[in-house]
Amino acid sequence: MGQDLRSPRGPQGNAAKCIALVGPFQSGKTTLLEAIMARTGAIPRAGSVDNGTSIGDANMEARAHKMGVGLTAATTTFMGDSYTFIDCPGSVEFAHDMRAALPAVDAAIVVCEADARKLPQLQLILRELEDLGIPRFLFLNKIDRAHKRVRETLATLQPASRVPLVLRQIPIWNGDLVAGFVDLALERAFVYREHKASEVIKLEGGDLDREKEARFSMLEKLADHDDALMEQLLDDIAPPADAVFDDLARELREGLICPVLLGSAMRENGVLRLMKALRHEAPGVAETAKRLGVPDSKDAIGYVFKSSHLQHGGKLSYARVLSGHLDDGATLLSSSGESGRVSGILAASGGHESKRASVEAGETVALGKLDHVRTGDTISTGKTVPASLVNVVAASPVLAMALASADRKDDVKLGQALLRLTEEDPSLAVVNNAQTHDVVLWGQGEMHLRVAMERLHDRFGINVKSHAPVIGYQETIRKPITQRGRHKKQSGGHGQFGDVVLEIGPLPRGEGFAFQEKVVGGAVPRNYIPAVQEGVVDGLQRGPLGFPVIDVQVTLTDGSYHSVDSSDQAFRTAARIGFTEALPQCQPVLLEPIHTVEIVCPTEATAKVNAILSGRRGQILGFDTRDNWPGWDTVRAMLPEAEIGDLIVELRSATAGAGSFTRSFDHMAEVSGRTADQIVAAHRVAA
Ligand SMILES: Nc1nc2c(ncn2[C@@H]2O[C@H](COP(=O)(O)OP(=O)(O)OP(=O)(O)O)[C@@H](O)[C@H]2O)c(=O)[nH]1
Repeated sequence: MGQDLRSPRGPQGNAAKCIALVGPFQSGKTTLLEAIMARTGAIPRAGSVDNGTSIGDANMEARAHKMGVGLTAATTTFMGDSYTFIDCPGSVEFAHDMRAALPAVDAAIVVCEADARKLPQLQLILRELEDLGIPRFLFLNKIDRAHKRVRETLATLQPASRVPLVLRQIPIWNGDLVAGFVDLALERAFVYREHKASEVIKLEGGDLDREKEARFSMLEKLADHDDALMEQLLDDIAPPADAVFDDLARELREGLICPVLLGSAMRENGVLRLMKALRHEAPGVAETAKRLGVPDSKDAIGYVFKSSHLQHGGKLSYARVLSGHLDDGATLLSSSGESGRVSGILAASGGHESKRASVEAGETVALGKLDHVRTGDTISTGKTVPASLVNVVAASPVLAMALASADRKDDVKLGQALLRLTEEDPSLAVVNNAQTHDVVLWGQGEMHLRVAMERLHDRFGINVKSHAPVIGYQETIRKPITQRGRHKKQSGGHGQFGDVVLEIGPLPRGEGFAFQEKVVGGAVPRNYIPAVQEGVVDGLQRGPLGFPVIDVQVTLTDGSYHSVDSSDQAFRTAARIGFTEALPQCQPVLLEPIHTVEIVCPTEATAKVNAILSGRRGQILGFDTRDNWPGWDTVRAMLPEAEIGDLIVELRSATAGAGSFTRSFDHMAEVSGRTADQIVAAHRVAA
């Protein structure tokens, strides 16, 4: 670990910027991070995600799965100024990490491809940025294999953005390959050179004609928010270059446009232009602090966007400093009400962190030993701390897995490790099922849960067994009956005697359990009646079908006792025997939990979603356009819990990964026929 005590301010004193790399799954974010680091000299040459040598995939899980499964922050210097890039995973299953990080950044680069199938995911990400008010560039990646005209691609991508996508560059074609680009703001042509800065070439011929046309179309879009420019265009006056750059920067910052740049992360093409756009157009920390409502203050104020428990103990809190100056050893107060001393400030540099003695507003760092600080907290060196600057709400979990440690001696360790994992990633949730004694881990999808299991093993050294969570089946009865229950035992000395007559009948659905007594003449002495109720409750635990019994009413009407041998225990046993013997004669019936499920999906997938629900014994309640989401629908249905288990897997495959759902328990419903027989048989085998 190196010691770097220099301030990262550039010669012009610009504060460090923080930029998110976001975008649909596998669009090339990690490769772009690598290319940026290589082109700006932070690393000697770019590694590759394909052979697991990239910075962004520094952690083992990312390498193993060849996909981003967590955030990576890496810092570089460009033209004397410092930039930290946060590479966010593209998979929707790991979107919480991205959501927690976005509020901290000055701008986002949305890395995307000319692939219409990824449109819904692109729309989800742009939505997130639009709602947070984060300025965003689109980086149209993989231009090395573009086969479509960029303008056509843009028309395909435009519905994903609420604001106009403004093409800043056009490609220069050499046959079917993109050989370079023309920057429409600079009016300059460049030819790409692999792993080197692009070379300026003369803009002429057909490229010049295309440039004129494309530039005019860019200016027209900018003029929608600039009356002077509109007049110049109408009067055929060429606007001054500075004014065009000013408009690009202002309209980006005000969220009025989303500029589009081209490139190939793999070949490091278009990277320096992108850096220049960030340098000139992306806002700095002062504007970000204003967006977040950070009060004017001399104190260091920061936002924690990631917490990481280290393998051999200790914790790192990744934070963006939004104002002031922070020294190692400073005492920090957090918005969750805790205070602690920073022990170690590390510059975030993709797994090769270097120590810093102090940091300034703008920098993104990892802070050591802030044990009580959580992701999402605001931290401050002041005597008071502003309330949380942002409230990042975790998406409801959609897939569950029951866990147990392979070795029972690890039970406590498992509990602690799960607590840490859910603290790091609140889109995981742990529910202890009191009925089955299972620990159920809820998450955002198969890979999310698999990575959590791997972390339990690799980081916390716990081997875990998993199985599908138990469904909350219950049973009830349809027919009333009167039943006697007797318990009599004469085994020398004191005997046991209890005798009860129970009227057992069904209750309306959802009423649970009711017990009353109508004993006359002291047939069962009053002091034994609570024990009778306990005996019935014992019998409720497992009915003839193998499940807990509900919606039953029991009335104790008669019985008898023995002055010496009767006891609470004897009456409890008698009641349990009577109740248990009665149930099979009461037409027992299986009940399954039914949930209301609300699915959101792109409209073109709605018919498929309806078919999925019908195939899962769902009852569709209706569908409607999704409020405020043009091109999306909401489908509501009642669905048995047993059918929700892997719903997300089928839903994502039908919606290019964009569909999701929420659910809430609604009622228990009777199941009969073959479905019920299969459930009961499977339960018997498992038991
Ligand atoms: N042809 C071409 N392939 C690229 C380019 N950039 C990335 N790739 C490939 O696209 C695949 C995904 O690249 P990554 O950089 O891992 O993508 P990512 O967006 O970080 O992936 P996730 O974080 O898992 O969503 C890899 O096989 C890369 O080699 C590019 O500019 N051109």
